[in-house]
Amino acid sequence: MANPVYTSIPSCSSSDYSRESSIQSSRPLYGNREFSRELSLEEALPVEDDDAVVENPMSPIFQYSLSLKQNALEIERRPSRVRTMSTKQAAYAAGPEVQPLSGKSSSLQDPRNMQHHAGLPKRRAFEICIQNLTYKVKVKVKEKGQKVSKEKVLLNQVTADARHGEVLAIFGPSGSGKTTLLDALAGRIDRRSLEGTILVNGKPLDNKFKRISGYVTQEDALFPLLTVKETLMFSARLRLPESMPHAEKEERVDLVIQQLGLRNCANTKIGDDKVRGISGGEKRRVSIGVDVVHDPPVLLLDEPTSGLDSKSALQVMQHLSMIAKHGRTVMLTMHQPSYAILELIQNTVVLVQGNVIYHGPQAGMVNFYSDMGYIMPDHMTVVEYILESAEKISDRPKGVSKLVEYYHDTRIAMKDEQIVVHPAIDRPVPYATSFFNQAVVLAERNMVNVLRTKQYFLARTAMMVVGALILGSLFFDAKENEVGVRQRQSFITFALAFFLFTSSQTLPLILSERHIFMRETDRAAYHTSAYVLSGCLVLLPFQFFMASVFSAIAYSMVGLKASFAAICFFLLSMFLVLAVAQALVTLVAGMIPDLIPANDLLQAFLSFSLLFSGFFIQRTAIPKYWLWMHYTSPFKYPYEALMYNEFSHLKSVIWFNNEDSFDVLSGLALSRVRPWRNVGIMTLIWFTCIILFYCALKVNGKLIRH
Ligand SMILES: Nc1ncnc2c1ncn2[C@@H]1O[C@H](COP(=O)(O)OP(=O)(O)OP(=O)(O)O)[C@@H](O)[C@H]1O
Repeated sequence: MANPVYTSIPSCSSSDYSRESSIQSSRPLYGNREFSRELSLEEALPVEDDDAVVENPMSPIFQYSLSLKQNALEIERRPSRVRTMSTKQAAYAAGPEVQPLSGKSSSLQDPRNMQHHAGLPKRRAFEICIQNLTYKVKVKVKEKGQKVSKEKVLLNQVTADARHGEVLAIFGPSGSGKTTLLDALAGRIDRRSLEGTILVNGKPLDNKFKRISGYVTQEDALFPLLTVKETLMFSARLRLPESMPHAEKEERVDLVIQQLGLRNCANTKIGDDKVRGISGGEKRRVSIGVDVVHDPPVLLLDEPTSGLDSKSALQVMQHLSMIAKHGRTVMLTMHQPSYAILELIQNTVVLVQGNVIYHGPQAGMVNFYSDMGYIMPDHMTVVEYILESAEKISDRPKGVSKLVEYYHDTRIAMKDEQIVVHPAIDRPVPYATSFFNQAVVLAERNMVNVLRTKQYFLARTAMMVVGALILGSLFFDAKENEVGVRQRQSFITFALAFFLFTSSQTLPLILSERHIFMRETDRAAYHTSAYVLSGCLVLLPFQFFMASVFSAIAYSMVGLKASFAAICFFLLSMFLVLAVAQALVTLVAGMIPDLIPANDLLQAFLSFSLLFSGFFIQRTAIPKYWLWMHYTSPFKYPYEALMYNEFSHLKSVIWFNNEDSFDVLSGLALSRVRPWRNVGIMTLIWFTCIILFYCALKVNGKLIRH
């Protein structure tokens, strides 16, 4: 009696999916098709006097409840469901081994033909069991003109499980908690904020899960200047074992490119609003590629097909289905799947306002509703129908709670058997590759990005040349007299300000990388320290180059001290100033993720640091309570060192029209400066900024909700 529209959907061949037959047996209880044509699902759910309706075997609610109970009984029968988790934990902890992904399409048809893909290790299969998962947040709401704190339940007693070899799709209207559920599984919600249990092969979810799972989020976070192939290749080099030969990694990347339909744009840059690149749909597929290239045994995807046309969406789903067929566990969220896509989904969860209103085989969904007597319109898939109905129901007072109540009634049998779970013990996350390999790959990626970032390389070099020419011509050939001393002092101070202030232009670039860093470290692609180290080291040659360009032009034009040692010292100091400036910008970006406040803070700090450098007001004249600003100013140390470098040989400059002589360093209270100590302090400031940046990323750079 199934709706003809759905007869084409094959019931799952697995014996687990015997739900269809079990549901058939309930039909004699309710066979009034005429009634069903008149009522939609949401119409059938009464708002008042529901208990009476439930007792009536002819009532749709009774049928709904009955179907859920049958579903629950079937869930109990399924070998890997909640009950068996408790008794077979040891067996699950071991987990069956499944085949590595093979590139040969023939192998997709018959698992026995699956070929071993050389470098990829055999994978353990993973099963995820979610039990009574509840997540609440505190929100501020306005009540009678006053702000009060209230609890909002984002997930309410969610119980579901995902098994290897299947695609589990989470459906639900917008805001129903799909992303929240995936975030909870991905370890992005602080475990202390979650009630209930998440078991992975019978063991509580812990840090290790980050390593074995890929999480494709709704937002694409990719480097715009890398090509599709480069993006996937860097991901492969970070996440596949180091022992795997480079050629095999390349082969694997080519396979992913082919399977995700990215061949035509493999060598096109990703792009962004400024750089023309691949389309939005292609970006979505690259994001998926980044997280599937290392073949994780568990794959979580938040709306992987959003923004894709129907052909691309089907292609992506076929790829995910193939991944699942090879024994991986695939969980995804989705809106409005087509008929063809529905056929690729085996298991489903339907969420409404954080509550599960259906969990079971996709094939059973059709019967679940048709057994209740509803005929779904021809133009709709069962999911569209359920979601549309659910949205209408949720608008009614107590609408959702009635659905949920009935659903929970069906789970009584399961509630009897509670699993005793010990708290997860978080151990250090295991990484696929060594720290050294991570640092090298990240440095290489940074290098490619810097070389392709015109504003960093070309524009910065041009700025150095123009800046040096302007300063050089303004203070050209400074003499060794009072005016010359003032010129040299002004040149040194302005050159420092120029170096420090212009470095803030890299702030948006660093901030734009932040999301990529968080996504990658969230899935344990590399150590934070490898990222910090590679980021700082890779820029040093560029900074040295910039300092050299500036010094080569300006030093000779102004006519600073003509000695090899003095020139080298000047160059070294200017290079260190650029390095410190960059480290400061990076630190601010690590502490404050928003561009405007980060930039404001940086500019304010630099302005006041310049004020306290000793140029505008000498140390001896600074009030004691402001001395700390003088000592923490990144301008102070290079300013003093460069002044000493320049004037140490000019013990007495002729002052006031040959009438007096003047010891410049004593006059400026700089005679006790030790230039090499200042160089040491600048290096220490650079190092401290890097360490603080690392700490800021450790504290702020985690995708954790509380
Ligand atoms: N920190 C928070 N504080 C308050 N409400 C929140 C918070 N985080 C999420 N929510 C709310 O929780 C609900 C579920 O959000 P979630 O992103 O999981 O929905 P979704 O089903 O994935 O939606 P969509 O399909 O639109 O992506 C939404 O109503 C959202 O506004």
